[in-house]
Amino acid sequence: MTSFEPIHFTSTDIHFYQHMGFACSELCGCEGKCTNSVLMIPNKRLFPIEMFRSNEKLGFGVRSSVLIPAGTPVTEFVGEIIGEQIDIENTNWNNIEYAYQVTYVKDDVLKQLVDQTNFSKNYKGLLKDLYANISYYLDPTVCGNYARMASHSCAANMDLVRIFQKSLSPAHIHLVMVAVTDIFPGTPITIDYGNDNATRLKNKFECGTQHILNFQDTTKNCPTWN
Ligand SMILES: C[S@@+](CC[C@H](N)C(=O)[O-])C[C@H]1O[C@@H](n2cnc3c(N)ncnc32)[C@H](O)[C@@H]1O
Repeated sequence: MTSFEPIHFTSTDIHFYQHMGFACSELCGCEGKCTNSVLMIPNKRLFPIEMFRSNEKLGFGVRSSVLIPAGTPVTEFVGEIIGEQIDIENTNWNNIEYAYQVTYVKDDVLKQLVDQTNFSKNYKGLLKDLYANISYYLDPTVCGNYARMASHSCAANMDLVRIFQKSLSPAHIHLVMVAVTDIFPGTPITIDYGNDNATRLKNKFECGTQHILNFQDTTKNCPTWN
C-alpha cells in the first residue's frame, strides 16, 4: 500500500481517498531539513491569489493571476481540527459551510495505515478508537486561509490530499490542495465539496459542469458559471 512511486494527479481520480502522504519533521532522520518535503511548496505561497465576487449565489471565490500547472501542491487548507458526530444533511452547525471533512468512520485505508506502522499496540488501539466513531473536520472559521473560499465544482480543478506530519492522529493531518488540471489565469479555483455536502446544498449548487454525482437531478442544478 505504501510506496515512493510518483502520483499523477489527474482530474479523473479522487485522490483524497486514494492517496495519503507523509511530510518530514524534526522527528525524522533529516531533522526536518529535507528539501523534499511535500509541505514545502504549498507553504512557499508561490502563486498570487485574489478573492473575487462571482455572483450573489456563489458569493466570493478565489483565483490566481498566473498559470498553476497540473500536479502542483498549491496551498494548505488551514483550519482547526474538530471532531463532530453530525448528520451532515440536517446539521445546524454553521461552520459546516466552510469546514472540510478529513476523516470518515469507514475509512479503511486509514485503518490499514495505522496497522502498518511500528507504533506500540496501545498507541495503535488509541488511534483506531479515535477514528472509529467520530468524523474529523478542518474548520477554518476562526483560523484559516484563502483555501476556505474555494467554490464547489463537480469537476474541480483542485483536489485535497491528506498529509500526515509527525504521527497519524487527526491532529497531525495537513490538508493540501493540489491542482489536478492546468489552471489558467483568472479561472476560479474549485474543489469538490463531496457528495454529502453536494446533497445538502443540491438546490443551490451551480458549478457549470455536466458531471453527474450520485444523486438524481444534479445536472438540473448545475447551470453555467456567470
Ligand atoms: C466554503 S464557502 C465558499 C466561499 C463562499 N462563496 C463565500 O462567499 O463565503 C461555501 C459556500 O459557497 C457557496 N458556493 C460555493 N460553491 C458553490 C457552487 N458551485 N454553487 C453554489 N454555491 C456555491 C455556497 O453558499 C456554499 O455554502
